[in-house]
Amino acid sequence: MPLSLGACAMEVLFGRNKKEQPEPVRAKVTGKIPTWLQGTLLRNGPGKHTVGETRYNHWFDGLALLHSFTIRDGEVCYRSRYLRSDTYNANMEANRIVVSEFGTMAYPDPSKNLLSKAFTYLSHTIPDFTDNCLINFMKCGEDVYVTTETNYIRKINPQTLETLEKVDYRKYVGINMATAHPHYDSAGNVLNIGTSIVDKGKTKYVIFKIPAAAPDRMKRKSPLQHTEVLCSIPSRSLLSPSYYHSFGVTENYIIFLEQPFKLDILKMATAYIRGVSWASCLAFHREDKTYIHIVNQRTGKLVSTKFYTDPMVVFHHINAYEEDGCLLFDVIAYEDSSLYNCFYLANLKQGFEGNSRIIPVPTLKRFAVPLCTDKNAEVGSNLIKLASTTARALKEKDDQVYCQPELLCEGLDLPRINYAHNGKRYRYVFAFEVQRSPIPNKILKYDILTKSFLRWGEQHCWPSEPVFVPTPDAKEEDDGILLSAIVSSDPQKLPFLLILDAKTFAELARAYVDVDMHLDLHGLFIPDTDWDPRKQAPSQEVQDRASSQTGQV
Ligand SMILES: CC1=C(/C=C/C(C)=C/C=C/C(C)=C/C=O)C(C)(C)CCC1
Ligand SMILES: [Fe+2]
Repeated sequence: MPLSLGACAMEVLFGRNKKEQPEPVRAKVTGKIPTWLQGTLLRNGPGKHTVGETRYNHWFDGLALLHSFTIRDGEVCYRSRYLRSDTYNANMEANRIVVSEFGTMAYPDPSKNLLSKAFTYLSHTIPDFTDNCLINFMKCGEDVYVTTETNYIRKINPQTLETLEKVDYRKYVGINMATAHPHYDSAGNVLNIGTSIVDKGKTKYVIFKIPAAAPDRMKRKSPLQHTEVLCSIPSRSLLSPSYYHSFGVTENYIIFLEQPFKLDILKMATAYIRGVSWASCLAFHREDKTYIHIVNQRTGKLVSTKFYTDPMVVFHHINAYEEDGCLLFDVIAYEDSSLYNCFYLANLKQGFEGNSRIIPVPTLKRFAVPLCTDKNAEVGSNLIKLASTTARALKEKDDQVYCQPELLCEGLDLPRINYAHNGKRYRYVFAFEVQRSPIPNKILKYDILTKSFLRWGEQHCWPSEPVFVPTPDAKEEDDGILLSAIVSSDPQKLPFLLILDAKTFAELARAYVDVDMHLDLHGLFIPDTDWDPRKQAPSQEVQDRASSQTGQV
């Protein structure tokens, strides 16, 4: 049966396995790339959803395909490589999916009966999660890692995209999962948060810091060995910690939302035997609240006031900052967790065929939290006296404060900002426009001050999350350019790197590449000034060869 147009677009964009392009390909540039723009845009996302005869259920399950655009002297070179994770290698060797992902539970040995499967499983109280790091990147000193939401990250060579060592966070900090969205302070130290689910029933969220460089770097120690725990926040429920995808930071504080979208640990412990996915162990509890935890970065202490708001599901924090004794933070909020359902490949297919389960429309919400609460303030009074926002924080009894957000706008996700403004006052959000219809979507710039938008879009074009790169002499927040990888649902149209002026949204250049490019999730721009190519780590293969020659392990 011939595929309908919608089903064809779905296959091209989300379903079809993509071919990697490890040898650099020169792009055809139209327009003019600013000469100051020198560096590499790295992007990550799922590129392969079938292995042999087996197919993943969810788009977030796909095997990580890294791609990069190296921009030098007005020219662009493209390459892509599948992450050679242990997961990838095991799947390829078996020619089927043998490692479980978010939406797909896999069985390494299908010939085993249920009882022996149960035995195999029970011998591991906590399952060994996947190292298919398909979501984002993390810069840790000079090292670049790819990230997902389990306890594993993988080091990569950012120039060749080769896969280097597998790092288990558990060696350095007691967590079983961590976000794929770390933050960086002005010194380049990494801040992240993870969940510990095995510490004798003391389920907790752990905020940790990885220094930009190990003090004993000369001894070739990884900065990870100097990971410090900044604060541990006990989970409200020992058996169902919240799921979270990112968090917020200001200059002095960290914002963590304990939302009523929760992972059921007991369900997880029996998921393998029951033949269900990790995703089925996540549930949204609409009767619950969202708790707002504020941690002082200097002391590692939690602000004692109990802030909360209505139930919501936040994947991406945009930014946060302090203003006149208050902390303001902006998030992209959904009414429930249905976004994750939209990304089941079967649902994506339906969506493209026009029987769309309605795409949930996100809202940009600004919250304001008072950093010192007046104990004598009247119950019911608003503790926020800022002229800049209508967000309220209403005093309740027992040191509780109910936070009511200001609704800034609707219909955007995959937000990026000028990271020089992270944790500080800011005005612009660059994002992917989320429309109910018509698909495909646009890139936009939202001006929080004037509440106005600029948009870029073109027929059949699917942009990726726009990454902001400041001009070297930037004076204003939006002095810079935006980079987005554009994939077309029209197989006749080549994919390209789009370069926009971030101030005006004028198109500066495109770099077309005749390759099989995939839709991705997140990216990182590394300016050439940030690295010394001679210092890049050799590939795992080279390291293995060297250690087998010297007999070291
Ligand atoms: C494998 C695995 C997980 C993976 C989650 C993933 C891969 C989430 C991806 C989210 C994205 C891409 C969101 C975008 O907004 C969980 C649930 C942590 C539980 C433990 C096992
Ligand atoms: Fe994300």
